[in-house]
Amino acid sequence: MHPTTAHSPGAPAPAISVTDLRKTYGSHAAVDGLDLRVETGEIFAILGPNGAGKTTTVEILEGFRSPDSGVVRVLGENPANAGRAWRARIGVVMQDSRDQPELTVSELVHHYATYYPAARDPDEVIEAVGLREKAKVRGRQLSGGQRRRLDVALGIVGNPELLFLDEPTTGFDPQARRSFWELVLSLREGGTTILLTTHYLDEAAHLADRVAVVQDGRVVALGAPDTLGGAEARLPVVHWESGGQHFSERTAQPTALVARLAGELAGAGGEIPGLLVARPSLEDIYLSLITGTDADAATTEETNR
Ligand SMILES: Nc1ncnc2c1ncn2[C@@H]1O[C@H](COP(=O)(O)OP(=O)(O)OP(=O)(O)O)[C@@H](O)[C@H]1O
Repeated sequence: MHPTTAHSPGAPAPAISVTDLRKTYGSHAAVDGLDLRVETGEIFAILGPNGAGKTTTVEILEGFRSPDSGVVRVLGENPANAGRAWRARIGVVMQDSRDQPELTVSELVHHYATYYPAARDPDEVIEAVGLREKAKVRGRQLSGGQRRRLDVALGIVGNPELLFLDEPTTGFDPQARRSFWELVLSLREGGTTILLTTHYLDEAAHLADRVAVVQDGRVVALGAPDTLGGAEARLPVVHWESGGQHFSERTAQPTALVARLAGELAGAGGEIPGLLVARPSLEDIYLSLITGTDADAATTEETNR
């Protein structure tokens, strides 16, 4: 057992463990003391604003970039010097891949399958990503969303134990996104560990067992999507209007507050002006974490839409 993968004897080793990872470009610390642990079999999402260091981190985990310092273990090995056998156990869907545009979908997926010792049936993979009708179409003739599905097919055809999905559904229409989510969940059912980066908070809420919010190259929040930010951040917020002004209050007893407001403010029709009771979404909580503002502010916007 490797000394840096600290886990109790008998417990499954984590798929990924990262300790004090650092990567600097010039004088800019893109990754600045990042710690991460992804358990085998989970879907783990990394969220964070543009430039937070997500792609740099993921590329280090994939072995495509070398860190300045820190300890990284992916499927028990250091990606910086892991060999072909290790690479065959991981699948990668990068942002913006556009390789071999002259090959058809079917040719590309079949070709990629030959690289892997335990590849999935390429035709089943094409079906699973919803490209059966495009199997004979060349890569360069696909739409942006279809190309992205092809990228996903190429990432999973090797039947990886660990799959990296870097903003996988960018450019997908809502229906394609939903069917992609089903595909990702079925991969987890089959035992695949998935590390996902996304800017879609609903995607993280739907798919991820756990979420890390990365900012300025560090993890600033970590937890299940429905616990992120802590209990206080998840309390509902009651909004109302009085005398032409907007008011809001976060409370654990929204019913009692609404009853009090009804007594004080309700007009002849019994309605409280501008009443809205909103529970912060993952997006509200995420925004409050990375901007340092209260989730109230985020929900207030909703009332003004
Ligand atoms: N090759 C590079 N040379 C110099 N600076 C880089 C390089 N790659 C990334 N950076 C810088 O490092 C920081 C982190 O970039 P990174 O791509 O990891 O962010 P990200 O969180 O993935 O952002 P996004 O959400 O926009 O994809 C950014 O400030 C970026 O400009």
